[in-house]
Amino acid sequence: MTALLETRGVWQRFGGLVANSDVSISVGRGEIVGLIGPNGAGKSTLFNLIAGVLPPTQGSIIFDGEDVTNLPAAARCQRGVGRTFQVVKSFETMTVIDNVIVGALVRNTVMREARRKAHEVLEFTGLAARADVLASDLVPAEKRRLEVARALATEPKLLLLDEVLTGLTPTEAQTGVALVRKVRETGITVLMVEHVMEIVMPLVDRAIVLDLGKVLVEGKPADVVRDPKVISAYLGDRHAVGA
Ligand SMILES: Nc1ncnc2c1ncn2[C@@H]1O[C@H](COP(=O)(O)OP(=O)(O)OP(=O)(O)O)[C@@H](O)[C@H]1O
Repeated sequence: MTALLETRGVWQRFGGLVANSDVSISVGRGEIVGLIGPNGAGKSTLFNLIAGVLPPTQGSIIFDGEDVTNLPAAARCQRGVGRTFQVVKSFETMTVIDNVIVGALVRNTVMREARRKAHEVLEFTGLAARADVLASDLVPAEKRRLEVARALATEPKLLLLDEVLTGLTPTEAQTGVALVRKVRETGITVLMVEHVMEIVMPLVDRAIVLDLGKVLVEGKPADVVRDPKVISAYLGDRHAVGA
């Protein structure tokens, strides 16, 4: 089966700093893939390149069989790349339903249809009872859920989740895990950045570890967490494995 997403030899430089260095990854249709790695490894930068927020300094990005490297974020969203942001971007002075309508308008230019879609997504994400509340009045776990809801309202083929399970109580995190599984059951492919290994590893089919901007290891979660290179990267002790 062809991959839904591929990055081919992608580099991102910010002046002298190399945030992504020759990163080639692929995500198969229907997979849940975890993108992990220590702080500053280049995970969010790679998300920005995939979503089209930034053009890569070098390399290409193939989505759904098309080279989208030079397409801006809005065009990629139209093609089916949905994303959440690590810093919650919800419009705090708008209601929950209006935030989700913003996402739904990507595909439904008729307001009535966009509203219908937004209600459907709020039911799906368990936020229906909060539809008319201001986004600023949501608790942190609900704000993350709203991020997911708005991304789902764009009807993505690929959903990029940036730390949506981080900073939650164990119960909230398990509710989030259940939502990600439910998303995959609808046929949406998921690529997620997470820090909390014990939550994310049982959820993903495959894990890709970035360190110092490069792909360090990829494979089955159970193998990845035991890999000495990964342990050393998290300990900041890269010399121990000659990396
Ligand atoms: N717009 C930018 N301008 C300059 N440097 C940047 C920019 N964005 C990211 N960086 C740098 O690129 C490197 C990778 O950052 P990035 O946010 O991608 O890492 P990350 O793995 O997502 O980290 P974290 O887990 O802490 O969120 C860091 O050194 C960061 O300071």
